[in-house]
Amino acid sequence: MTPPQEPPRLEYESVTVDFGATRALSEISFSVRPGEIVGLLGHNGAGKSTLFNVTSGVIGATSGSFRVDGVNVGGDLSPRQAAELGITIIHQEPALAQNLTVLDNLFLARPAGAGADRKKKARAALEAVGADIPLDMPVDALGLGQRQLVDLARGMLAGEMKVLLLDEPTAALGKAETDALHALIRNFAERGVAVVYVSHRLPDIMEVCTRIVVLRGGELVVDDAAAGFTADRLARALVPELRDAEFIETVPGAEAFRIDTPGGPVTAREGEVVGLFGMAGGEQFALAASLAGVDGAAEYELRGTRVRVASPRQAIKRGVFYVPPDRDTEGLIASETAKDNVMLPWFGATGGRGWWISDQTGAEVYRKARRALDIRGPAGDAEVSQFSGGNRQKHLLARWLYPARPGLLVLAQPTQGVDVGAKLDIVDAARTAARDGATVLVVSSESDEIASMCDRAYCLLGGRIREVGRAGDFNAALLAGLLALAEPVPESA
Ligand SMILES: Nc1ncnc2c1ncn2[C@@H]1O[C@H](COP(=O)(O)OP(=O)(O)OP(=O)(O)O)[C@@H](O)[C@H]1O
Repeated sequence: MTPPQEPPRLEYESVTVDFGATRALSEISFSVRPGEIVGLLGHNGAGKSTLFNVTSGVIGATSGSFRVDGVNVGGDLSPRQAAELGITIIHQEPALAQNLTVLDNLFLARPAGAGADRKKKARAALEAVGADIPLDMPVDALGLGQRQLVDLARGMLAGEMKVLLLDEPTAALGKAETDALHALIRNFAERGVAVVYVSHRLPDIMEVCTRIVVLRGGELVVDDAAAGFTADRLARALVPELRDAEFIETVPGAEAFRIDTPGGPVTAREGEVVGLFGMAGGEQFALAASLAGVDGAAEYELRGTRVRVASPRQAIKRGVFYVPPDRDTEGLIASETAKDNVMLPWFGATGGRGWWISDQTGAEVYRKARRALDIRGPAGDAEVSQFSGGNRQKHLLARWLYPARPGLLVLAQPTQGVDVGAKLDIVDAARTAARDGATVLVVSSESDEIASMCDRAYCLLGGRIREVGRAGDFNAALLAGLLALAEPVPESA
């Protein structure tokens, strides 16, 4: 006899959300039982964040409702009410007060209780998530993985955790931290928590999820057991019109970039796409930022001239354009229009609107960028904050690709957080820029990202550098290169 199924912990019923004329979610109904880990997938703008925002009380549903353990909680509750119901949400970047201690963060906006009692509860919560962190440590001294654990422990202190929502939690984590988080998620599920997991990293989804729900244009189009999916079937379910990846060939010219680092030189030619590969949060990112005069200065050779770049303004003047890894805090201005966000540096650089860039030119550039990167969402005169995460990322890329010709284009994790179709658009856009003469550096901690874009790459670790050519299994060669750098330096005879 099959055991009777447990009733759902979380049950959506016809949840619809409209933002003005945009229907972000349309009559969404599905349920999650205790112990299930549901992968919630969809292309950029499909409505995943909107569903999480409704569930965690950030926004209300236009119509429809959801239930937790059979109790109807409507479709419009406050974040505090959501937390009291046992709903915890973990974002890629945890919402913690950086300058407060771990203990203070754990009880932020929660009834405090007596001092000794607080500490006891805090220790128990940290232990339950496997975090060995002193309570008096300031949060800004912790790594990202540890901050996520503090966030999870905080969720546990709200009461019994019933529903756990994960919003791209591994996007900036390395392999070991990702594995640890996945083990923890399984552990929560075994204890009866209903888990919903959003990620564009399909291997992560395949590894932990028991069921897959796919949204497309705000509608639920797939709800199936995870076991029946291969990575390819999953990608096609997400983007039915997915084309095969095409590697745009370029004809590299003369050496256009050279920097001498203590570990050796890094060079790149005109028309070449070169990878800088290393660990999550590794030294390759600091090197890339310094090339653009962000958080430091760098001296290097650019098209035969020795330059010193000490500020972003100097970099832009020399045609060195940089797309930082964190699109929302380092790049875009949420309250400006989408079009102005693309054109922003170019207004300033030329002494005012309407002279070098007429409205018409701006509109044309924006149209071209939207077409090339297949940007979806409201019109260009809407605030960029009204676009989904992946489509905001594309705006940042558009800024440095289309209004002016890049000489050296430095892209940090350019395909992070975008769906499988958009990844192909971004690879094409970067390789087209190279074909048109730019030198492109792709900086990443994901070997797949480097392998899909680059002609050649450098692995960087512990101040050492190793070059890897594009031949055979490039992906495996990159990982092997990094591993080799991790080995102790042999003592010279
Ligand atoms: N504040 C807002 N105002 C207007 N439209 C919005 C707003 N927030 C989201 N939208 C629109 O709602 C739709 C769903 O967006 P949502 O952020 O839920 O997508 P997503 O699936 O999370 O995408 P991504 O993978 O890119 O993060 C998109 O068309 C988006 O432009």
